[in-house]
Amino acid sequence: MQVVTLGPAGTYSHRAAGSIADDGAVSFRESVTGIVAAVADGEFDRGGVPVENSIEGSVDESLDALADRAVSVVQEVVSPIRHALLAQGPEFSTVASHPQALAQCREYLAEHYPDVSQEAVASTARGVERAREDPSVAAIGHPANAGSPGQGAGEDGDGTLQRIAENIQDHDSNATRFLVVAPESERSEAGGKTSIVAYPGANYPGLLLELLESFADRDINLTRIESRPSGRRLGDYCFHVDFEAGLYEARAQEALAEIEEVCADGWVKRLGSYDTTHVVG
Ligand SMILES: O=C(O)C(=O)C[C@]1(C(=O)O)C=C[C@@H](O)C=C1
Repeated sequence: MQVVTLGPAGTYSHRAAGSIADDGAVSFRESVTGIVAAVADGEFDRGGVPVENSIEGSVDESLDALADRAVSVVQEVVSPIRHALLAQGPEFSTVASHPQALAQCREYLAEHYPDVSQEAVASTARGVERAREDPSVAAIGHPANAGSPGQGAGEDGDGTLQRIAENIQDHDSNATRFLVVAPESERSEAGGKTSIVAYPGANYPGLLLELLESFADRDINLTRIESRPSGRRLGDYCFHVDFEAGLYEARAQEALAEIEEVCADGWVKRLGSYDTTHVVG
């Protein structure tokens, strides 16, 4: 199984994707759009993308890529995220990391490093590279990145970067949800959860209520609903909905038939049904 995720080596996505790769071998792209596109284009069997964090919320780029490309979702991976502050020494003037990681440590940085500037980079591991290259830069990332270059997701390191502080996320329960993306042809109806994207292509009072009632009337629990701009015009939205039922279930099929009627002027994309795994580490 060829798996692609957010790189370089040592990202949280790498750790999550490693759990689905047969031999732990994972390839990298520098954007989640690039990962979803690589799976849609048949370059890889599976892609791992972050979609949601318990502190910072949605990874919008992932949601948009899932709506736009011909892919399915075949698994979700939930992982605790425990950030470390990594640097060559205790003195630095910049902290570099993925915007999600910087945001998840917002209170810690404001309290301990109010005068240090923040630099958003493509991934936590890219921030670690910056810190290895430049002693004035610290990184926020997984503590195992204190190892030597290329050892990112492996064992604890050789002291190239010091762990200046650990567990610096603003809430102990910090966790990120990753989705495992597959070619559209591998979409499954089996699983305890389902993700869809609904684009009504219309706008009238009670439209969203109609969508939600399709689930409520059948006792289907929603775990998430997120609106994203369609990109067509201001005020025009797609709805990303996750719910606790498999597409194989009659109640899910009935709800979706009703939603397809509500979205007759738009479209409904069934990303697929899947189960959840938890990856610690
Ligand atoms: O930069 C990384 O290490 C990633 O895997 C990306 C990402 C994200 O986009 O949310 C994944 C988990 C953490 O929430 C922080 C960053």
